[in-house]
Amino acid sequence: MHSFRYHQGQLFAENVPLQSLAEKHGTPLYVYSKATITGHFTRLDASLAKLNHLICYAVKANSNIAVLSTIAKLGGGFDIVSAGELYRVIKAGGDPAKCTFAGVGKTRDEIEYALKQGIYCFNAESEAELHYINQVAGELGMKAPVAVRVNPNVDAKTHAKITTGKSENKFGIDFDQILDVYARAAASCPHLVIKGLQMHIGSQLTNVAPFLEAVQKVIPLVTEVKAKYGIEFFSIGGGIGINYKQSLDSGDAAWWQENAEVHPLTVQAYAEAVVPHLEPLGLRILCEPGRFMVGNAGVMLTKVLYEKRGAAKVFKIVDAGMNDLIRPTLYEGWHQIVPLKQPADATVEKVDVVGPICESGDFLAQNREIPLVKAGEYLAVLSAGAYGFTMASNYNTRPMPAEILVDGDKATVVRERQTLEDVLKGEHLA
Ligand SMILES: Cc1ncc(COP(=O)(O)O)c(C=O)c1O
Ligand SMILES: N[C@@H](CCCC[NH3+])C(=O)O
Repeated sequence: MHSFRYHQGQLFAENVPLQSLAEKHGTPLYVYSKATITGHFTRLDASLAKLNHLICYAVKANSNIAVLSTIAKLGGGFDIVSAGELYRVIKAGGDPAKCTFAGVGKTRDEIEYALKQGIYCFNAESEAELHYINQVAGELGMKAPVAVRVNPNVDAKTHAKITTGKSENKFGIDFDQILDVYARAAASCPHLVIKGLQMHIGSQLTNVAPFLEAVQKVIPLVTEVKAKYGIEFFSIGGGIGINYKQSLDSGDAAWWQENAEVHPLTVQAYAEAVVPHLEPLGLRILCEPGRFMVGNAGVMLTKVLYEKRGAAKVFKIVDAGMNDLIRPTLYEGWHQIVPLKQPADATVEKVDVVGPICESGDFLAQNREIPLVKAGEYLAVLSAGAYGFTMASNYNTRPMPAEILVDGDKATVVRERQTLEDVLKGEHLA
């Protein structure tokens, strides 16, 4: 479900024309649709209905507190990777008791903070980390709930930089070592409560096969760990991919069902494949979707500043750079780019859409056919709701863009654009 569509020649987010937001708030600008986020959560929740389950939204995908609050109100939990993300969840009204804490390098401060806030579970990624969590909990006179992340050595068949479940990746503990790690933790870590087992094989998976392979491979392990240590949950991680090629709403919900090829991995197909294997476990099943929840729920708006017709290429120079959206240059991420005003003329031209940053890698699209747009006109970079703003930076001392949440007719600024004062805050002369 997407809530971005053309209506009477203009691109809308729900009932709000994006051109009006760009003119009023300036660009670059992130705009999110609350209805899309709600729709995605509800669909995933419904497709997992047969399981005792908890959706722990991966905060890293989009950590705006209005987005987190939307998910918290739907009953969602959160997968966090830092004290900062936990802090955001709490500010958003989320429940720490529904938070899992992932990541290979948790620090003492982070462990202490999460323990004191009463999170649901630490997902430990090494034996050394398990021992450290045990030590910190002991020093605080507390017990730490833990799960161990297994690295199942399954190829997620996604981009190398977002593959996490192969032995050569830094994540989790090798499949063959897991049982010994649980045994040693149970024997020598009195301040730990062994609560679960976790895995996550990668991001932007567009085929169900690797999910199924990983679940089938890990289930015997889960069964054994449950029998020995009485765990209560198994987290199957996140990774459900989205369709970057078809980011606009067709205007007809049934169309999405019928045109499965434009979204090869539907949440229904995902659930149909994995739920029958998970149900007999009799455990609470957690899943940690990030991109699925918010990816298609956001766009980044940008203005064309200049056009340059060079010997080799036509460049459309826009006011958003790789500091605002790094996915194209970091992962060869492909985002559909469309004008906010639908041109009457169907002519397209092959261009590079580039930003103002002093790097050759600063592009939003290369060799892309887009409609003719002139300086002063606006473009929308679609499916930018996940890993868009959260990966933005102040590189080239550029202020971070504003974020807006649209809900029906209402558009609310949920994060102000940074001023130059904001960017320099905390910096002093020697
Ligand atoms: C442990 C863990 N869980 C969940 C996610 C969310 O992934 P995605 O946004 O692909 O659903 C990630 C990121 O890949 C992750 O590392
Ligand atoms: N940042 C990545 C996804 C990484 C997932 C985090 N484990 C992206 O934009 O596709």
